[in-house]
Amino acid sequence: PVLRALSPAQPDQALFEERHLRYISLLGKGNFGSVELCRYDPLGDNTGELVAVKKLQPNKQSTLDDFKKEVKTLSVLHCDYIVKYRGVCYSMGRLSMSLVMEYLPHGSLIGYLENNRHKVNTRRLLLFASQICKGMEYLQTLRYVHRDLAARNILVASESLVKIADFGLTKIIPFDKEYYRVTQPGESPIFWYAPESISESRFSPKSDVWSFGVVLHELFSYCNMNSNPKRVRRQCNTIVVPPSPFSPLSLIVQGPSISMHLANILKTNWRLPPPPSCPLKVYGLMKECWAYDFEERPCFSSLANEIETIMQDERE
Ligand SMILES: C[C@@H]1CCN(C(=O)N2CC[C@@H](S(=O)(=O)c3ccccc3)C2)C[C@@H]1N(C)c1ncnc2[nH]ccc12
Repeated sequence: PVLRALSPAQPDQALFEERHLRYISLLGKGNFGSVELCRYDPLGDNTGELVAVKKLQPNKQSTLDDFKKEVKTLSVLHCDYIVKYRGVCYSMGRLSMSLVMEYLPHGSLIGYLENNRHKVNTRRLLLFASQICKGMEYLQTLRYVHRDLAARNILVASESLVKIADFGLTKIIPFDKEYYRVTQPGESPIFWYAPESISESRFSPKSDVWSFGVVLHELFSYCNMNSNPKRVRRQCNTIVVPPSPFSPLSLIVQGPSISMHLANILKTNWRLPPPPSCPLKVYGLMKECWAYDFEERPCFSSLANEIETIMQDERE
């Protein structure tokens, strides 16, 4: 405590020394890097705190600049429904850096729902949904578009609190426009993408609302993988789409056309069917989020209100 009192509390840029950051286990892996569980133990007696450290894959220089933007993004966010930023850790003489965040032992929504299905009833799912809405509402006040809202990026803080946990694809909408256009789309989670994001790489608060609709579907399917869209892997330009509600696509189609194929069936008003035993009103919300015309989609504040209303009606 004395040491802590002496070192000035750095308001937003705590510096973690790499030599005191002890690797414990891997929390998750993705295209550009991974998130690891570490103990920050400067006293070397295992009394240090556990933290989640997001690392870039080495020699991904191009993404280092994006990563610096992500650190800047997360360091200004202060919201109960957004994972807490703790600081940064430089390595290789500032050539590389890691993002240090609070560690939440329950992990991501995907694993939690699959393992705790019995403990999570409709009211609890609706509570989680309304918390994600509030986190997104807060993000939008700062003109951020998340672009990767999915159950895999939602953290469970406790049995009654979830937090939005990854801002790797988050962008700021320019002050003079209503949307953000991506130039070099990398591997994209197309099954969470709004039609305009698929066909025009156009992202806005309303495309985040579309993705929220898919997160609602994941919530009410308890992230059950076979009733859920999965990320597709591009293997030498051929896509193998695992069986899922996107079954009309479960053909082996040639690379780029899968996006256009998905955009086309969305245009014909095909949508994901309701998850088993999903309340009709909740499915109605998903359909509102999946309006083809983004102007017709609700905003997060009205979604939060509609969810609260359903929660009141929802008898146990
Ligand atoms: C659900 C969380 C976010 C998603 N994730 C993950 O592994 N990734 C998010 C980005 C991708 S990445 O590796 O592709 C990536 C790497 C670098 C730049 C950009 C992207 C990995 C797992 C996390 N997880 C289990 C956690 N569990 C407990 N406490 C936590 N605190 C903070 C995260 C966290």
